[in-house]
Amino acid sequence: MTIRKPQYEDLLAADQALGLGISKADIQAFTELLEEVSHDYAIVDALTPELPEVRYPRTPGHYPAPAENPYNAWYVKSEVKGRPGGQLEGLNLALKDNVMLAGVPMMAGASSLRGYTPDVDATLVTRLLDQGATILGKAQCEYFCVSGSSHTSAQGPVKNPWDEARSAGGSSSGCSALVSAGLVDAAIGTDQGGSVRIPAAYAGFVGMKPTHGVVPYTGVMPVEMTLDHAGVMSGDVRTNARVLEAIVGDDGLDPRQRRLPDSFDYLSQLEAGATGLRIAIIAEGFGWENSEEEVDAAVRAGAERLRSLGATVDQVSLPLHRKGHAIWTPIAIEGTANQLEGFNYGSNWKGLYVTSLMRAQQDWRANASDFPADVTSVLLAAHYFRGHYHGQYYAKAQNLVRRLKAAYEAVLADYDLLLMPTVPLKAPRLPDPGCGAREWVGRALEMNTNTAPFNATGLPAISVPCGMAQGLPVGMMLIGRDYTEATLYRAAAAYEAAFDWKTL
Ligand SMILES: NC(=O)c1ccccc1
Repeated sequence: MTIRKPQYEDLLAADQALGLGISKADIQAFTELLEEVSHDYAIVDALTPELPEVRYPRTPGHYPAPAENPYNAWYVKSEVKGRPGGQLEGLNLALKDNVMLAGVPMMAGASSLRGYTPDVDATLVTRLLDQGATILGKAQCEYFCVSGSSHTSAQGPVKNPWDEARSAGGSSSGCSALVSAGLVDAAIGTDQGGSVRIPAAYAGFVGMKPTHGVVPYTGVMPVEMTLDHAGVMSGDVRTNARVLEAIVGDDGLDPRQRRLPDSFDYLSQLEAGATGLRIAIIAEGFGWENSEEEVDAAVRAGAERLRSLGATVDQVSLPLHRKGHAIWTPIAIEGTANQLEGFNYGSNWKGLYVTSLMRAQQDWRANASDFPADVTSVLLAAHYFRGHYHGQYYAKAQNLVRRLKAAYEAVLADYDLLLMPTVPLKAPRLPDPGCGAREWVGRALEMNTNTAPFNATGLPAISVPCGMAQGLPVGMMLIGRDYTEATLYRAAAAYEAAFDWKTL
């Protein structure tokens, strides 16, 4: 870029727009005064960008033809091999298409980003490659990550391998189909309201949303900083724990990371069994208006099986859980709009700003007429509520998150884990493209009442397949105190080792 200095006419227009009431003589004075500011901008413009180094060779890859793209799961395929001899050697991974892999296209499901190629690797990508993983490509993502289903990508719907007429869940939708079908060993998803755990429940695999900040979000396209989490999706618990262990820890760039533990060990407790674990079934996680009886029953049966393995299992009432999704809503709505209107990254924090993404997105409004109805609905809501209440509901909700987190932590003072259905329903049918806004938005947002509170509070949560209902998988969610991922994995591994959930 080169800086174009503001001229007299530019400042006249700015004066009009801002209503500053500047005299003509002063406009001329400001035109001269701003020469110095422009000079500083020009210096910044000429400096080499300060971006992390990209290691490990890769090619742009290719867009797979339908015949080599089962479930419409991939956006682009490009094999990137990591360092030989690491902890993840031999594992084939997919990245959700909002995780930056330099030199390989990324569109986050959005037509406004078609043709963009990032110039950095996310920190987590570098860590995966440092540990010897092979990255096979970028997997479809719901449009701007706004939906929990799999019908909103501008690249078309992603199909559930259990029944191709059904949703694979989202917004990590391509990762869901790839992991569910065993086409990759694991995938990196992101979760702002349930987007790692919902797919895990709809498509029958393990989905871990770790504690907020424990995985650096650096180099991942943000939605809302306080809700953004990167997580791991995999067919089995051990693979999940291995991959998470490789990507956690401070990278010195992500303000989401605070007071992290000094070290992480997710593997040594994997075979410790369930004996002695104290588990609280949260009554309010069941019996939502859209809860399916067989889903609630399968999850209660799962809790009973954990009891049979030696865990203490009690039912506990936590009334504020019923309001958790409502507390999440203004943060998600206004946060998503802030991200679009605030040039992806906003301001007021130190860390990595990927300016190439900002440039690619600068004309997002030109694509607003092809936004899917769920994105439109978020923008309408944000415009209305921010316009009338000037961010005060976002702010009040952020303050209420502390009360919500304290309520979960009060139960977690007496129990190691909370337990509830991940989602109230089994994978629903994908809506017709022409279904209309009501059906489209309903399918996109109907399922995250249990998952979203743990984005707002940041508590770690895992979805584990616990059984089947009418031929479809059911997910059981376990939640722990901050940084107790090892305990979540321990309980999940005990369940997985003792029961073959596909036959239950
Ligand atoms: N991005 C998300 O996690 C999400 C999940 C469900 C509904 C909306 C958003």
